[in-house]
Amino acid sequence: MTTAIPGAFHPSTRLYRFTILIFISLLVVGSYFAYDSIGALATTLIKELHIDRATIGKLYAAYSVAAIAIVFFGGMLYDKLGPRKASLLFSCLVFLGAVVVAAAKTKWMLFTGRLIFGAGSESLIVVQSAIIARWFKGKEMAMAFGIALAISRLGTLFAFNTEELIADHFHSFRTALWAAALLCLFSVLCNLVFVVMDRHGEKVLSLPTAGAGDKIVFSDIKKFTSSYWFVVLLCVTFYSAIFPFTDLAADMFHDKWGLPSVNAVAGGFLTKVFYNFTHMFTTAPGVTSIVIAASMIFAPFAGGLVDRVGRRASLMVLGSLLLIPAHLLLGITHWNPIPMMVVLGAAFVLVPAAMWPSVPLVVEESRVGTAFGLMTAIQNLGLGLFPLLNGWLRDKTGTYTSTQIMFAGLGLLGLIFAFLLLRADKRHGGVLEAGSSLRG
Ligand SMILES: C[C@H](NC(=O)[C@@H](N)CCCCN)C(=O)O
Repeated sequence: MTTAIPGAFHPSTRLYRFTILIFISLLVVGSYFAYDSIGALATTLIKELHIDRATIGKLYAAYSVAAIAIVFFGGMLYDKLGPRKASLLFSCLVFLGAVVVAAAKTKWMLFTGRLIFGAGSESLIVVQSAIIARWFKGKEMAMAFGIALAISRLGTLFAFNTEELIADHFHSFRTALWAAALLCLFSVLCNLVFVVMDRHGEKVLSLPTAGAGDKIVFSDIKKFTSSYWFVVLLCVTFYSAIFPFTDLAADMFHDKWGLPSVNAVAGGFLTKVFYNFTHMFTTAPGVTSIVIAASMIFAPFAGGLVDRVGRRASLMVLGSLLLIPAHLLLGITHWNPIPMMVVLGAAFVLVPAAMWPSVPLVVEESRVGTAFGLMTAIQNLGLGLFPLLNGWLRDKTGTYTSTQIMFAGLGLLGLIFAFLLLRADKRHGGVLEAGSSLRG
């Protein structure tokens, strides 16, 4: 009798798992790009559409309203439909939403597009997290989350460094919005590759099949521990101090530091893109993207570190702490903003790299989809409310000082929740603080 040796690209190999990871990361690149197109183009949209900052905030709020309505069911739908059907459904919705935004002739169509886009995009991110847990639980899970974060955020990085440029080069902000829709189509194609690989892996490895009888049970929520709830509270305060800030940060750097939206340079479109990327510290959207660039560089390393040493709750304490001085200094001084943006980028690595992989560790496996869905829905309460407050406060006061103090306050709240999480985790056996060597 001969024993078959698995080939180099067998679904049980690291190569297969990490190839799947690349495609599930690319799955959301389009939606990350389209999400921040609005913030990247804020200065142009305000001028061309004659809208105020509060309206920019409302476009982000529309995304979150739809997300809150559907994301919880997105997590549950994942449990019901399984990874392949759920990811296809949501990535098509993302594409549709981005097309409606790009084609919008009226303000209402713009809002409708953001609603459709939000319903698909946040559910897709929930599905992405659950797929990572499906393929990496008990293996290199935090590193996988870190790599996925880094690749997904490429979308944001490109949005901030190319959208104004596309609008400027083609003399139309609409072309920039169509570029976002095109990238969402690319993500649908990456989804198809994931579907083929996941179906094959499921057969060979006997992974649980789609929706293997999972029921939608609201009372399951009562079974989540206090550790889970502190992770959720930290998630909402932490992300409310990051995304709603970046939504209008390009406008703030333009407004307060006088940075231009693009670097004018002679040459073709690609020359302009290259020049602006390599001089990102000199444009308003480029400086905004420093938070993202710094986080992308360190995310996979931070994930690997979390896998080895654990200390998830402690890293969340540290990350939350960094937000406070960075936001305050941006608000009350005219100092060079770049160091503060790098510090925000460090926080934007530490907390997400420790936080998202903590969820499968504090809830039962059968409830992972629901747990991610619930957390994302609650997170979106903040992602909907704070862009509105940010825009409204700026319109009312004429400066970004008060909004920066508000973001520092959110950092402080997050710090308190991170300490409470550390304490709750000790009571629950220290699963979040343990590294791989301790958990075996
Ligand atoms: C993984 C995490 N994503 C989220 O928090 C999303 N719910 C919101 C993403 C908004 C689009 N960029 C992250 O990006 O850290």
